[in-house]
Amino acid sequence: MIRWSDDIKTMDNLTENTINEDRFLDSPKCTNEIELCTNLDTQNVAVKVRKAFKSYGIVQVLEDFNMTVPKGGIYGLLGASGCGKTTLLECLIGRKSVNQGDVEILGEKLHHGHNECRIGYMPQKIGLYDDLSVEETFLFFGRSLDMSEAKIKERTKYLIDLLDLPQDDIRVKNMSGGQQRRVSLSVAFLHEPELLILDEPTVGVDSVLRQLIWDHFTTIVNNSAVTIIITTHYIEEVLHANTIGIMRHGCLIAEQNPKELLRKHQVPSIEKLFLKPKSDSNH
Ligand SMILES: Nc1ncnc2c1ncn2[C@@H]1O[C@H](COP(=O)(O)OP(=O)(O)OP(=O)(O)O)[C@@H](O)[C@H]1O
Repeated sequence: MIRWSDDIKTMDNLTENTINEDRFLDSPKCTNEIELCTNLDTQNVAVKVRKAFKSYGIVQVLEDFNMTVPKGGIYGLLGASGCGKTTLLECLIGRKSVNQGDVEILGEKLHHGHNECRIGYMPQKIGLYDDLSVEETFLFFGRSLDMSEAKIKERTKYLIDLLDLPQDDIRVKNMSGGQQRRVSLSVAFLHEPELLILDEPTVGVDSVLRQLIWDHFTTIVNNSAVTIIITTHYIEEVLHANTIGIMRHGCLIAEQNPKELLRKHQVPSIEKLFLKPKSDSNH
């Protein structure tokens, strides 16, 4: 399996004959059509971003960014390291604000501290308290989200089983990197939010558990109206998504169903598609 940032270094090191995002520019939904997705009824939209700009000082990260994610299903966000994925997710949860443009989440304009109970977020950098055990971590976050003690207990048991979390009194600081990531992922799920925003949730997780986690995502979206937006550097993982969005230099350049992409380009895997020479892309 290829990771954009590790196994093939960064996309900056690659030429247009290795990874080639341009092939996506002729996908059914490139920039202009993404704009047109506004026709969806507000009640069917999980996330809507319009003409968003975000910079850090002189570094322009999001540039005229537009995106509409319908409710329900998994939306996988792909793009080279540094193209602005984390910045976008942080703007969606209200941790950062855009300099210009509109962000609407679950039908409401985003403002600070808003919608917290309806959104679950797993940051790329683990944000847990070192001295807490798994159960104490769930208690802490559950109470801060106004969950009842009984519900916290029920969800704790469920998530420990589901994600094979350490059950004894082991503290976060003594857990392995993979265990910490799984606890962090569980915190995002704890209160059964309507919208889950997950920034590289499967980094450092072994392949068996990664498959289980994706199976769980699929089960959730098949059995409820939950929407999951997920970034990953494991290209093949996005095959589980209903839609993938490709980001480049702070813009969404294309969106498509990953299986349709494979069919269209006649390649057996997403990995092959990204690594296919540009001259082969006009199928
Ligand atoms: N707080 C910040 N201050 C200044 N620059 C920042 C800050 N956060 C991010 N950046 C810059 O913004 C750009 C986009 O970063 P971001 O983390 O959003 O990219 P990314 O696509 O998530 O990358 P990766 O896949 O490596 O996580 C990068 O050039 C980064 O250096």
